[in-house]
This record gives sequence, structure tokens and C-alpha cells, in this order.
Amino acid sequence: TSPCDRPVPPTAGLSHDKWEIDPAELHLLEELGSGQFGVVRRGKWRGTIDVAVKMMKEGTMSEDDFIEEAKVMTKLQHQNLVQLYGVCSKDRPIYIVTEYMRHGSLLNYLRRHETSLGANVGLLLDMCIQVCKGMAYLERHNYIHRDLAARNCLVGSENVVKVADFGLARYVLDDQYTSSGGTKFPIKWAPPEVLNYTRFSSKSDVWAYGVLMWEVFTCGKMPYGRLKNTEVVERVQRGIILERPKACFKEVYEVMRKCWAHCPEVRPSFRVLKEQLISVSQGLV
Ligand SMILES: CNC(=O)Nc1cc(-c2cccc(-n3cnc4cc(C(C)(C)C)ccc4c3=O)c2C)cn(C)c1=O
Repeated sequence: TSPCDRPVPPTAGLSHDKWEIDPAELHLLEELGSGQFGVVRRGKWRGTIDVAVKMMKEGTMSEDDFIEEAKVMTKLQHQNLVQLYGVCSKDRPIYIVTEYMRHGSLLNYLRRHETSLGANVGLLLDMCIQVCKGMAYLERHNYIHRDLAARNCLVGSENVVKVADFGLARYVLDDQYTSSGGTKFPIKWAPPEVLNYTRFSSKSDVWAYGVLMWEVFTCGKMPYGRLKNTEVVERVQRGIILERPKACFKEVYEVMRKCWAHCPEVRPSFRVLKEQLISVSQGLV
């Protein structure tokens, strides 16, 4: 957007651009883990706001492209998206500062709470609906995630679930991750058109969302078990899909199956998925 599109802040010219965060306002705390770009730490911003800070390891990300994109990403705001607060890009390593989610990744949360969650299909469905709402917002903004999976969603207080790291896949420099033949490429969440032509779209996100629903209703099992990536590619191209999880009743599995239509145009949009899942959850009451 050209500067004239953005409302001019009263302090125009005095402060950094609004997506630029002053590192002096950050107080770094314990390490939360490490991801594709290096170490992530919990922190405090302006003394009180809980944040997560990704400290970008040199050579892991195409930084200039990302910093440009960060301006767009800070504008994507929804209660089921992990909010990007801004970046510290004046020196290296650059920091990516986001909202902090106290219970960590959805995948680990499902595995840690399998017993209690397994008995609560209403809650499992609610988690799926929250992710769907976040994804429907991205779809409305023509924004593709490219790596939607339970590991890339985060859990906050009161079982709030939010989609994280949307769009970041485009800035990963590791070709083991970016090329579909690479060891880190998320084959088990990829539809035929991505496996064959790396053709990403909101409909390829819908396929991945179906796999995420399967992860949720199995409380964090690995899709296709211990099958090798080559075996999964072969099955997906032959139209073999994941089996119905025990905890998953038929109406929900029917929605999952629609996400795995071979042809992307046949798959429902996230907007339609959201309506269908909400009506299934109302039928539960
Ligand atoms: C206990 N609470 C917490 O731990 N909370 C949190 C943990 C993390 C966290 C910690 C370590 C690594 C990663 N991580 C994991 N996978 C990633 C994958 C990608 C792609 C590009 C491959 C999709 C990019 C970045 C990451 C990444 O930074 C995250 C999200 C982030 N946030 C916001 C939290 O609230």
C-alpha cells in the first residue's frame, strides 16, 4: 500500500513505521523452543504485554522479502490468528514479535490431554471450528497459509486455538523444507496438486485442514502412521484417504472427506466448512 493509503499517525516521521518494534521495549525471558527460523523466547513488550520473539537465525529466511510482507501481515487481525505485533529489523538477527499463547502447540496439547479430550468430542469439534474461523478470515483476505497443521496452531487460556505462522513458508530458505522432494516438506498435509505441481491455494489449505481435523479427533496421532513419504504420495494420488478416527462421528468424518476431494474446485471453501461444522455442533446439543 502506498503511504497515502495508510492513515498518517500524528507522530508521522518521528517514530519507526508502525510495524517496527524498538528492541529497547522488549524484555526477553525463557526459551520456548526452536522452529524453522531458530530460537523463540517468551518476552514482555512495553513492560506488560506477553509476547513470543522469534530470533531469526542467519541464512534461514529471506529477510528483506519477509520484512516487506510483515507490513501486510500486521494488518491480518482475527481472534483465531496469532497476532503479528511487529518486527525488529534495524539490526541482525531480526526479531519477529507475536502474541504469546500459554499452552503451546495444538499438537502437543492434544497429546498431553488425550485422556480428557478424547472423551470430549464437543471440545474437539470446537477446536476445529476455531481453526476454521481463522482460516476463513485468511481465505477472505486471499491469504494462503501453505503449512496448516496441528503443529502450527497454538493454544491459549480457556481452550482458545489460533492459527500461527501463516504465509511464513514462503520465506524459508531451507530447500529440504520448500521442495516437495525434501525431507522436511509436509507431504502428509499436501493435496495431489501440491505434490505434483506445488500449486498452493486456499483449497490446498482446505485439504491440510481436513488432515488437521483428523489430528484433532485422534488427539495428535501421526497421519498415515509410520508410512514413508513415498508410500503416502502413492496413496494420495490413488485417492486413498485417511480412515475415520474412533472418536469422530459420521457427520464430522463426512466434512473431513469433503476436504480431501481430489479436485481442488470440488473441495468446500473455509466459509462453507465453517457453516457446516457449526450446524453439526448445534446438532450435538
Ligand atoms: C508454552 N507456550 C508456548 O510455547 N507458546 C509459543 C510457542 C511458539 C513457538 C516456539 C518455538 C518454535 C515455534 N515455531 C514452530 N514452528 C514454526 C514453523 C514455521 C514454518 C514456516 C515452517 C511454518 C515457522 C516458524 C515456526 C516457529 O517459530 C513456535 C511457533 C510461538 N508462540 C507464539 C507461542 O506462543
